[in-house]
Amino acid sequence: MNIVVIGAGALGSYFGARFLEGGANVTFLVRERRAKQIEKNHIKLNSPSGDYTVTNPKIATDAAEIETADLVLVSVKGYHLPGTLADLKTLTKKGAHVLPVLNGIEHISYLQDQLGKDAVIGGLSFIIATLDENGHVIHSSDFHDLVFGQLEPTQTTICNQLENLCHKANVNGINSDTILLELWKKYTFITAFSGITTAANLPIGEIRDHDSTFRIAEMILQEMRTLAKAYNVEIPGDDVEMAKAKLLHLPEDATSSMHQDRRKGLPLEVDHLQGGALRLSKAAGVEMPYTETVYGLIKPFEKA
Ligand SMILES: NC(=O)C1=CN([C@@H]2O[C@H](COP(=O)(O)OP(=O)(O)OC[C@H]3O[C@@H](n4cnc5c(N)ncnc54)[C@H](OP(=O)(O)O)[C@@H]3O)[C@@H](O)[C@H]2O)C=CC1
Ligand SMILES: CC(C)(CO)C(=O)C(=O)O
Repeated sequence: MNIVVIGAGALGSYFGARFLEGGANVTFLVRERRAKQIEKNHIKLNSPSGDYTVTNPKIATDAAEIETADLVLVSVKGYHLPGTLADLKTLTKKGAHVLPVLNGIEHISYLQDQLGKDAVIGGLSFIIATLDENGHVIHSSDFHDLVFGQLEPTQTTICNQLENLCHKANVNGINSDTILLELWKKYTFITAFSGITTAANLPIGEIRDHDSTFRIAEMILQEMRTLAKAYNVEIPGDDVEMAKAKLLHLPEDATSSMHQDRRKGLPLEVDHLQGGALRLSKAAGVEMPYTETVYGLIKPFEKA
């Protein structure tokens, strides 16, 4: 399978390297700075699932250099997505499908509008990963799930091909037939988890120590469920309870990637995640007072 990874950061490098390990032909489509870093330091995974180094990965800095692609894994941050469009258009014109693994939901319809509905597969990931100062991946969770699934009936073959690749690669790949629901469930969880940890500037353990603080996360979960319903996606009550149970049982020092970015002074996906929920709520006439308050609290930290 010919795979292009656009956004060879933590997620893109991780899954790209795992696909290579599983036998795929992988090209990393990167910008100049990252190209130089990879040329010097290679792509290296430090992972509880097994370390892995790719010494001479295929790199491109322009999609025009890439002859064929079956699938493009899009793993940039939400605020960088518009900057990938020209490359994505070039690759989809050559027949590639696009699999975004960003957190959030608005990017799905954005990409469908820009690239056509048949091109965009639904995707998300559960993993905790970051890049160190050498650009090497530090994978710190014992999970590395890649959930994907067809949003259009024309995408069955490509999803089955990806499922087969995941069986060979060291990745927990899940070909879901309810990918839109899975996207909304992840969006619900991450809006609450990233919102409360970033706003309080605390890991989940200390948030749990204060009922009134934890309650804000619970209320965001409920608001997101109501929002999903307004967009015809019914998240079962049990799934919201499971999201709450996850927040209750995560290790004391666990925190969101947005909160980690706040600690490092990096830009945050506030507009993409909480901002996106508020835009959708306004359009649907749904009130989200807890989400709106948390959005206001984290907005000042959005820019690096
Ligand atoms: N990290 C995690 O544990 C998890 C992250 N996510 C989600 O996954 C998405 C990606 O996150 P993450 O991997 O952490 O992000 P990173 O910041 O680690 O990586 C993003 C990469 O995208 C690159 N990039 C940006 N614009 C372009 C472009 N036009 N062309 C090529 N490359 C580009 C950046 O490169 P450059 O160096 O050039 O700026 C950077 O290396 C986010 O939506 C995040 O919320 C979801 C689950 C877990
Ligand atoms: C919750 C987690 C770690 C799951 O992958 C995540 O998506 C994030 O923090 O951005």
